[in-house]
Amino acid sequence: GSKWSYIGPDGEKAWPKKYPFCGGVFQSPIDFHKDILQYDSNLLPLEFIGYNVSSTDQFTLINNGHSVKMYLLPTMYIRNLPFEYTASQLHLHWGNRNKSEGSEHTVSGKHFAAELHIVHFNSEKYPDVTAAMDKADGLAVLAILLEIGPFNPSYEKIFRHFRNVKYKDQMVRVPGFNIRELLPDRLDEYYRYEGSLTTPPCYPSVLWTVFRHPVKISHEQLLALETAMYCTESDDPEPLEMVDNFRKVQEFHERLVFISFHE
Ligand SMILES: NS(=O)(=O)c1c(F)c(F)c(S(=O)(=O)CCO)c(N[C@H]2CCCc3ccccc32)c1F
Ligand SMILES: [Zn+2]
Repeated sequence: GSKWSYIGPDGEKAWPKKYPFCGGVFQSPIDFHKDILQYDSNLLPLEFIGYNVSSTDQFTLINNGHSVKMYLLPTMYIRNLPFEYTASQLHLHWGNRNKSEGSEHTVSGKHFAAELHIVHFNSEKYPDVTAAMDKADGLAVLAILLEIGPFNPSYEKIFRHFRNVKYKDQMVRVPGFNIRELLPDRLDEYYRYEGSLTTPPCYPSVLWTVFRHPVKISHEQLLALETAMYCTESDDPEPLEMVDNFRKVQEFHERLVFISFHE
């Protein structure tokens, strides 16, 4: 078992003891601020193939004790990256009911309420995510910043299942839907940099694409995310709420973040 957490003696300051890459280079998340941003006209809008999954197919939603993650289908992949990347899973990071500032990436020092990550692996070079995840060109993660606004029926297709994955290792089937609905409208505007997994083992293996425009979910939906899940198993005498499951921003010196848009 992966014995790490976001709080207490196994919290992020202790990660490098068991997971040396967490104390290494190219760590994520980072803060996007103007003196490290550089416009790059070669950054094309991403193309999503097979993201419109039929409702007769099913995803699997699992509480893994660190986040709530949904396994995607191997028929889903992205083009217009250096390689073709096949979807593996999506998961979220969030804060708590008193402080809805749980995004991992920040913009000019500002946290967003939460953040959705869609993890893909380089299927041109590697057979699966396990083979890819410790390779420099192994993974591509899409990040969507979430903020409070109107009720979001697309996110509700996942959120309405939270009551069935309250505890660690619980899982539920989610009817297929168009995962493209979870992304912002403007796929052509994003931040791009080479970074790492934001959880142990923190491999520096991720090509990050963080969309510029946040997606809105309602206050009630955010509260459900912040209060539904536990890191512990259903029979644990000391239940631990799954909150604040975001890593602090990492030092980012002598590096640039490329942007596909003009400020
Ligand atoms: N923020 S992040 O860096 O995108 C990120 C997470 F934050 C996160 F919690 C997870 S996890 O839910 O798997 C729990 C921690 O392993 C992952 N998993 C990745 C990396 C680890 C192994 C693995 C195997 C198959 C598919 C995905 C992954 C993760 F990539
Ligand atoms: Zn993540």
